[in-house]
Amino acid sequence: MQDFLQQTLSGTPPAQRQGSNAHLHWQWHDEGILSLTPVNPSRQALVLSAGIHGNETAPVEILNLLLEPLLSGERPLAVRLLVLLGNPAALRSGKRYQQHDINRLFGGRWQQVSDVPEARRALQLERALENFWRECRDHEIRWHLDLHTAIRGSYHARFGVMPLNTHPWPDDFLHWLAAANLDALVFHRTPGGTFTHFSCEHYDAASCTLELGRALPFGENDLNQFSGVQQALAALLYGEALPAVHETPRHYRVAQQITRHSDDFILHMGPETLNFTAFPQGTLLAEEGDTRYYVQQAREYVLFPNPNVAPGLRAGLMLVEETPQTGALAL
Ligand SMILES: O=C(O)CCC(=O)N[C@@H](CCC(=O)O)C(=O)O
Ligand SMILES: [Zn+2]
Repeated sequence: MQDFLQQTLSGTPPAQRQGSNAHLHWQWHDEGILSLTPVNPSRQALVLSAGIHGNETAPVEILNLLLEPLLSGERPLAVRLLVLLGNPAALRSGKRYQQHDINRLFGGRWQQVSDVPEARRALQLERALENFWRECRDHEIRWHLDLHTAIRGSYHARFGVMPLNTHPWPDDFLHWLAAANLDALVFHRTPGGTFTHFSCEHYDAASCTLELGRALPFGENDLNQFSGVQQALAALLYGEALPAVHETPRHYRVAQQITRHSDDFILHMGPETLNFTAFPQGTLLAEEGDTRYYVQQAREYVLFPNPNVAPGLRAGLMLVEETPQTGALAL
């Protein structure tokens, strides 16, 4: 198999479901689920996923570009790797999802929605992760990077969203995120149904949702703005030196979540509001019946405002900025 993305989009499995070259053995497990095992032993296991949302194409293109020289045998593989294209049906239709946002369904939450395609896919992806992490139990370093793009423009074009983690984040992981030239890191404070939360909670993997620019159709992305991420991923995959850290990402933590419950929901932000726009204390952000969401801290920044989410889902996050802990992030 030469082109994992085209193979996945074609909706058919490759003629040969596994193969080898001088550096690795690859195996197609199912649609959009591919493992690559290096010939030389490795300390690190990595899950690299993209296309969890079908309209977020830049990361899918990046991932496929990085995979090509591995599959052709041109570059060595330095990590035990599982590559996932999260929602192939949604990628084919260019939509965020078909019937349900799959990134709210992990950790068994798929059982709470009726029998929709995303519920079946979430179960399939959970099983793929379970098998992979079981086989990689002995790997010292276990990471999951889930690549997305934001729907809106942002004051920070490249940022990472970290799931709740009951353990301190490993220094080498934070260092990699800084070397990937991310502008900011956002830290969740509560559990969620995201893919990265699932890996972190159930398999103790250091995980992060990377947000790379704005959602555009295939072929319309300017990948130059993500060269830092591409270089840092290449370093990880091919065992090369990481790019130097030029700037420490800013740190934010989630202060409150705005949730839409019904058709009465009103978000007091227009489509032009960028991610990380700051609002002063007391600003009315959203309302629904008797419920009102106000800025509670001196200054809060909005992330992912979206009045059109399905009832019960997150319509926005409000963040406060924090001073990054020193140590790992020292330049
Ligand atoms: O721009 C938006 O509104 C959403 C972009 C996106 O898909 N973000 C992820 C973040 C996941 C996380 O909180 O870790 C999502 O909403 O699933
Ligand atoms: Zn996404």
